[in-house]
Amino acid sequence: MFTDQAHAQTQALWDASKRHPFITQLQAGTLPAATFRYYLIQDHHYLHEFGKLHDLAADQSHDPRVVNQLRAGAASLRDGEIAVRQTFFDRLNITPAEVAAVTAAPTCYAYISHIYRALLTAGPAGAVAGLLPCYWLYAEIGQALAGTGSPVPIYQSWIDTYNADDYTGAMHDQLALANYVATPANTDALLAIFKKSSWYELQFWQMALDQEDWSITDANAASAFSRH
Ligand SMILES: Cc1ncc(C[n+]2csc(CCO)c2C)c(N)n1
Repeated sequence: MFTDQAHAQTQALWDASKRHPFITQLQAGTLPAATFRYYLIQDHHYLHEFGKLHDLAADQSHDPRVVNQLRAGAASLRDGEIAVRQTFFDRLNITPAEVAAVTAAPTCYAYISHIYRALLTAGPAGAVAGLLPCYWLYAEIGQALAGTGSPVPIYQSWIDTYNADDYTGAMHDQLALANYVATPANTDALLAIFKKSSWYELQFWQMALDQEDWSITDANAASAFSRH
């Protein structure tokens, strides 16, 4: 099955996500509030594009099963994930003006762009493969963290989001859809797309720890010089 192959090939990347300092600090309660705030605002941009990508992929498919599931995914994302985030924003006093003033950071931008490219080059099946690690990895992380939880209430709420039954239900639907759209002809391309999304999931945590932005620092200016 496609999902068995995908899981086997991304084990090391997923393990690195599960052990990433962002996750271990979130669980221990030592993650700085500013880091979590930054993550939520970047994730807001990500989720907005994530929902749009479901609709764009549905627009390109002629298969009713694919169309219906992607449209349902876009709708439940609007009602679920994005709505949940609003309560987080309220609790942390993140205002719409603040969100609007921040653009997607390089890693967030690259991750989103990767999924757009997957849709362009491999069609709706490519988008499904590119979107899948997002559903699946977060379910695994939610499950792993649920055992001990976090002493910080808002971090515990974040964990609860991904360990909820309705959430794991959506994840299983997405796994089934990926296996449905995978064929012998497109499997290699879909695996490559899935792996890159898994890589970007790992980088997304690091982006938050670094509070990455588009400014030119001495470090990236120097490395740009040494390359050219
Ligand atoms: C970078 C990033 N990756 C994955 C998720 C998790 N996620 C986003 S949409 C969705 C499906 C519907 O809830 C899930 C699980 C996230 N929030 N941010």
